[in-house]
Amino acid sequence: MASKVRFSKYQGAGNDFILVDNRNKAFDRADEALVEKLCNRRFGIGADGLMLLQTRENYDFEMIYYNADGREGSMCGNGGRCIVAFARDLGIITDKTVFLAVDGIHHASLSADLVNLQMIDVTDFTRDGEAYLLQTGSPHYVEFVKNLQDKNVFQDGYAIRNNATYGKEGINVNFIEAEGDGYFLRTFERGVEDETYACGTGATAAAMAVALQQNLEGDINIPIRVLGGQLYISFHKKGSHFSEVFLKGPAQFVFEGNY
Ligand SMILES: N[C@H](CCC[C@H](N)C(=O)O)C(=O)O
Repeated sequence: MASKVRFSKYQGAGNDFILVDNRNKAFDRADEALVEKLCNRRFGIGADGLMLLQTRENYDFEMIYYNADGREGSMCGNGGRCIVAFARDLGIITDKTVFLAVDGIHHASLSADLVNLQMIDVTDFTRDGEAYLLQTGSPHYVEFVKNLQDKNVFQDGYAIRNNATYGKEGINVNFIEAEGDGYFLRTFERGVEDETYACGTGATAAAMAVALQQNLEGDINIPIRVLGGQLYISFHKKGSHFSEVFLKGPAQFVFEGNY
C-alpha cells in the first residue's frame, strides 16, 4: 500500500463500519482486496463493512458501500445511518441531508446520535414457503420463528443463504419473533457470511413482513430489537406497496486512526 488510509470507525446498533473520507479520491474504489483486509477482524481494523464518502453533484455526498468480503453492491441501512453521522462530524451537513447510494436517493435527519434514514419504496414481495422475500435495497429472506433467543442463526442462516435457490447471488436471512410491544430479530448477512448484531435493510424487510402477515394497512410503526440495540421502522402500507419508509436508530463514532 502506497499511502496510509485515514479512517473512522462507527457502529449502528452494533453493525460496525469503517468510514473513509474519499472526497480526494485517494482510495482506489476498485481495490476489493484492500477493503477485505481492512475489514478483517484478525489482520485488519475489523468491521462488517466499509464505506467511502465521495462528492457527488446535486447531493451532499455519495455513499459507496462494501461488505466485509470486499464486494460492492447493494444497500446497507445501518451503514447509511452511520455515514450520515460521519458527514455531520466532518462538517458536510448539520441536521438533515440528501445523499446518493447504490439504490438511489436517500433523505435523512439526525438529532444527537439518532439517525432517521429514509429507505427506498418497496412495491412487491414473494414467498418461499412460509418466508417472505423482500428487496429493501438488499435482498432479504424473513421467517417467523419461535424461541429465537436459542436458535442457531449461523447454522440455519448459512444453510438458507447457500441453498440451491439463493446460493449464487446469496441472500440475507432474517428470523423474527414477537416480543412485548415489538419484535426481536436476528440476521445472517451475506458478504459478512455470519450473524451480525444488526441489519438495517433486514429490519426494514422484517417490519414489512410483519405488516404483510398481519394484514396491517396505513401508517405503521414497528419497534425491532436486535442483538446490538433498538431500531424503529415506519412506513405507509397500501396492499403490497410500502412508501415513506424510515429506519431510525443510533449511529455512533467509536474511534479513528490510520492503517
Ligand atoms: N448490514 C446492512 C446490510 C448489508 C447488505 C449486505 N449484507 C448484502 O446484502 O450484501 C444493513 O444494515 O442493511
